[in-house]
Amino acid sequence: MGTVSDAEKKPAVIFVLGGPGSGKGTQCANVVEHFGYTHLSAGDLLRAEIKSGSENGTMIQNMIKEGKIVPSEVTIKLLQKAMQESGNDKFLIDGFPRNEENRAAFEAVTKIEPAFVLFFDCPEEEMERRILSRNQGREDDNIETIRKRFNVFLESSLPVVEYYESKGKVRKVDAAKSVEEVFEAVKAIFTPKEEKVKHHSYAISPCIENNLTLKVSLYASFKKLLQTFSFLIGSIVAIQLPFISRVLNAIRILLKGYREELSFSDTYGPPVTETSLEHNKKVAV
Ligand SMILES: Nc1ncnc2c1ncn2[C@@H]1O[C@H](COP(=O)(O)OP(=O)(O)OP(=O)(O)O)[C@@H](O)[C@H]1O
Ligand SMILES: O=c1ccn([C@@H]2O[C@H](COP(=O)(O)O)[C@@H](O)[C@H]2O)c(=O)[nH]1
Repeated sequence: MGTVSDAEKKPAVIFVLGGPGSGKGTQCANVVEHFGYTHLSAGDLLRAEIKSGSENGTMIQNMIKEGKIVPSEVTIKLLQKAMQESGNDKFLIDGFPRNEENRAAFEAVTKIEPAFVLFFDCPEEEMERRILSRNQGREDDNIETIRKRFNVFLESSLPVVEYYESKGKVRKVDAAKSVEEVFEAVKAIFTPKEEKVKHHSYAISPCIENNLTLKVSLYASFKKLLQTFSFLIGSIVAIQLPFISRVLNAIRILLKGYREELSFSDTYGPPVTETSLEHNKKVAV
């Protein structure tokens, strides 16, 4: 079996989908910061194309004003160019594919299937509230275009989510919560399973981790050694207790005898031996 060279390796792609104003761009920025992906917003690339004065500029501008979907080949070319220029090999493609035709064309042209689809699920009233207070000067952030965009999302974009759902590739997040809460849910999706078990979701650099592991295992070995040693001493003392008490008792008796002997000689002269008794008898006679 042949190996795949670096040049042939396909980049990892994650499609980020959700209604207008669901928070896709906000969360993509967080993922970039924490997980090293390159964020490609299809909408941003199209707006940059308008600004660049390209021949497609006017067509794109009109489509965006109406909340309509720009032809696949235009968007896919912009995405491919941005991927090549990035130098990265993992991408968050935000706001694309917007319909079945976008999806099929992207897969056919690039031969890339997404690793998964990150889907931001948010109620319409919340999305509307967020877009109306966004204040970024976007031509399509007005109530008339917002309604059109919502309809396009329901009719054309949701079927794409359903398609990937049928392939088990959708990771749905409740996007109605705060930015921080939504990111917690996003983080859990991007953190590999084994890391969640190992670190309970906080990241330690491998160097610090090795150092810590070494210290922890040294401490554990030392503790074990200490426990074994005190267990041994305890066992010896327990087993030898009768013997030790007999030795102590003997020492006590010896000392007692010696003390009595000392006090006897102090009061009555030299210790009484058989010879001295005999001597005394002789003296008395
Ligand atoms: N969880 C959140 N809670 C409250 N406000 C949010 C939340 N996430 C994003 N916002 C705000 O809502 C607005 C829309 O967010 P954002 O631009 O990230 O959405 P989007 O899905 O990328 O929108 P679009 O598809 O229209 O480009 C922004 O002003 C953003 O600051
Ligand atoms: O793949 C795409 C992405 C976007 N559009 C058009 O741009 C606007 C704005 O998109 P945002 O994702 O909200 O920035 C969208 O309403 C479409 O008109 C597109 O055609 N194809």
